[in-house]
Amino acid sequence: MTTATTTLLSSSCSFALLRSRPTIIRRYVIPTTTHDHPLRFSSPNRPGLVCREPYYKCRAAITGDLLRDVGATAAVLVGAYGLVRSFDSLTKRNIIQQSLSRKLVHIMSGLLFVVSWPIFSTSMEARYFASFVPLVNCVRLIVHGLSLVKDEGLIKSVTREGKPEELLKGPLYYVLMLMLCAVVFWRESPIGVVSLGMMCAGDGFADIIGRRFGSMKIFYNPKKSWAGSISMFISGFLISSGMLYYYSVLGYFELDWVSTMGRVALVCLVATVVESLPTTHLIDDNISVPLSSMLAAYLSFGY
Ligand SMILES: Nc1ccn([C@@H]2O[C@H](COP(=O)(O)OP(=O)(O)OP(=O)(O)O)[C@@H](O)[C@H]2O)c(=O)n1
Ligand SMILES: C/C(=C\CO)CCC[C@H](C)CCC[C@H](C)CCCC(C)C
Repeated sequence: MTTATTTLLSSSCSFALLRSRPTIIRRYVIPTTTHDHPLRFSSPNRPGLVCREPYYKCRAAITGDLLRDVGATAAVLVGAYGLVRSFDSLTKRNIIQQSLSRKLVHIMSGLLFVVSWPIFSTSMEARYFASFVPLVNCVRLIVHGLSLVKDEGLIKSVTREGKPEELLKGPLYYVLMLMLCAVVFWRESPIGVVSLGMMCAGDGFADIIGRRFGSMKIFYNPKKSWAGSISMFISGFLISSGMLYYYSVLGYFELDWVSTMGRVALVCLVATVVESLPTTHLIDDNISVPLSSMLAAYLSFGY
């Protein structure tokens, strides 16, 4: 192969494969194992980038990423469907109440969604593949919420009173927030992970514990209790910290744990106070909790 041909191949294939050491971008690390190389640039036609590999290897890497993302999307879609179906079956068999089923779906679906992100590739498009799962669920909620199609199982496991139009409120806002965090923050910032930790675990446990042990109400909101809000703070803190630990073990974040604990506690406090306010009739908790968490996390983490 002539030097000219090699140069042509090199410039036409436009990304750098860094195999030997991890790429540190600001404060997070992209893992660089053989299967998880940092293909940040997934199009060979993207200008300005250097490829030090033969063209066919770059193509193979792109195809590998694409297959991995398609496979991951299919697996998460099946997981989401299976989760809702499982809770429907538990509710039908009177093993758990509808209200508990709804809150367990609320806690588990978002958290499992965040836990699944590392199975997607490191390509630029991976976040959009992941977001396809809440998008499909968003369409499903709209179709069933407008009663265009009937699915008693879905309604039973995710609504409070069993009315289809309820799907167009809390559950719809919930999947939109999952989509927003995946697209905007993905695995690159703790903001999305912590905000979803607060919306899923924090808000979910506030309801479960508050309904059972919430006899002592908060003085400015008779619908919310100290037990509910304290549970929200503790569960949100533990789950968000656990998620950050999971992502740091996998090499996505490099965190100083002493300051991180303080920052997570601050976000949890803000989200807990926002959730306790008597504003549920104005703005749904599935909007106010994640948005306030995003703002607090942005101000405390700064990225
Ligand atoms: N800080 C909190 C939050 C919730 N709860 C309990 O959980 C119930 C449901 O709370 P919440 O989810 O905020 O109410 P809604 O928005 O009306 O219901 P949902 O989110 O389930 O649609 C409340 O009635 C209350 O008994 C509580 O005691 N303390
Ligand atoms: C009851 C809910 C909110 C009310 O506060 C949650 C509704 C959940 C959706 C119907 C299902 C969402 C599925 C997720 C997008 C993906 C979960 C994937 C995972 C692997 C199980």
